[in-house]
Amino acid sequence: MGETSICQVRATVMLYDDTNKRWVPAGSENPSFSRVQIYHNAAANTYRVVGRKIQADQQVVINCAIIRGMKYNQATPNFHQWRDPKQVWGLNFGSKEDAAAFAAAMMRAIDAV
Ligand SMILES: CCOC(=O)[C@@H]1C[C@@H](CC)[C@@H]2C=C[C@H]3CCN(C(=O)[C@@H]4CC[C@H]5C=C[C@]6(CCCN6C(=O)[C@H](Cc6ccccc6Cl)NC(C)=O)C(=O)N54)[C@@H]3C(=O)N12
Repeated sequence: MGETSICQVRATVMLYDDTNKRWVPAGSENPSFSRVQIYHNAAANTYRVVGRKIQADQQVVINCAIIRGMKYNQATPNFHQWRDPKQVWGLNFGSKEDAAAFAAAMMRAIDAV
């Protein structure tokens, strides 16, 4: 039993550059959409966020565990963010509907781990 995807949205994955106090696109200089999914590993009861560039190379731009007690901040209707031990992630969603779907799945995952 591998991992199942519990949601799939389009978003630009961003990282906060604390030195320069600005958001930078994950994985490359120019912002571009990724397919962002939340995977559930039922056997281990773990969840993670995985994002791959939609353009040709399918580069993985985020692979981040969802940990107990994590705070998910819906800063605006289509920009949400959270901290992991090393950095701050931001998702700039393609639509408010995608943002709402991702937030619902994320909050279920946080409650379940
Ligand atoms: C419209 C013009 O938007 C912009 O030009 C840029 C580019 C836009 C697209 C990529 C993006 C979109 C939307 C806005 C929305 C606001 N915002 C910011 O960055 C705000 C403003 C001030 C700045 C300061 C800090 C910073 C950065 C790092 C984390 N953090 C916190 O506050 C955290 C949050 C948090 C809270 C709870 C739990 C987890 C976390 Cl993570 N708090 C703590 C306690 O950790 C933050 O989010 N900040 C975005 C923004 O400007 N931009």
